[in-house]
Amino acid sequence: MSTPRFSTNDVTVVFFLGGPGSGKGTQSANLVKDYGFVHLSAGDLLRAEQVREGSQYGELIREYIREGKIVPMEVTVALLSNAMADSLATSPPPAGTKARFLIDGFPRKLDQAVFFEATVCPSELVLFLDCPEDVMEARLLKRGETSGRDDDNAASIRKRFHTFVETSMPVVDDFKKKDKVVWVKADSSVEQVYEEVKAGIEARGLQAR
Ligand SMILES: Nc1ncnc2c1ncn2[C@@H]1O[C@H](COP(=O)(O)OP(=O)(O)OP(=O)(O)O)[C@@H](O)[C@H]1O
Ligand SMILES: O=c1ccn([C@@H]2O[C@H](COP(=O)(O)O)[C@@H](O)[C@H]2O)c(=O)[nH]1
Repeated sequence: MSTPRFSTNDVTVVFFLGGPGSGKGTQSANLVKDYGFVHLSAGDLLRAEQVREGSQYGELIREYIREGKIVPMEVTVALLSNAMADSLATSPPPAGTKARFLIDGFPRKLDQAVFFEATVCPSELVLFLDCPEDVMEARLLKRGETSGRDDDNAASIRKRFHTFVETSMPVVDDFKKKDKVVWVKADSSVEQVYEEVKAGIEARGLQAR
């Protein structure tokens, strides 16, 4: 049995899950401002690695993202773990407080969850945005007009929804059985969703800082 790289005595990890376009990135910005989270998006880290000069994974990541598939977990977990270490080294939390990491769009597969918690850090809770597919699809198509993302098009969106239902929802269900999920309906306005997010996490003991 390996020891996690970071101790829950020093670090609080909140996983942030929800379908593509459910609003995770949008809500993360609020949570960073009010709760002192460091926001780490697994998708953003993969996109940065995809274009990093000399990366051995660039082509693989491009292909997986376009197809809406889950990149092999060793790649993503290493990126997240190193980003956490960099953040702790360069911007440590205020004295006497634990660092808070909001890990957006991860874990998307059960094996990722198990591997991350065993080798990097166990999670404190899971924030889940529940949004109907038709709402998410409309948001993503609109975002695709300006995002420049390879996967904000109708064909990739369909594949991402499929992966979400088949592969990522079982992760949410598993954490739900462990009573670790804050479940928020996400088809209302950004402000209304945030009110529910705040109420949900504060009920679990995470206060603004
Ligand atoms: N509550 C909301 N009401 C209307 N539009 C929203 C809402 N939340 C987010 N959006 C918009 O929907 C789009 C998708 O939101 P966002 O990027 O936050 O989703 P996401 O869950 O991070 O998506 P992905 O997983 O694909 O990166 C963005 O253009 C955002 O401005
Ligand atoms: O843990 C992860 C997270 C993401 N991916 C891939 O990236 C894209 C885009 O993710 P966003 O969260 O929407 O930015 C996703 O569809 C996957 O292909 C991954 O493989 N593993």
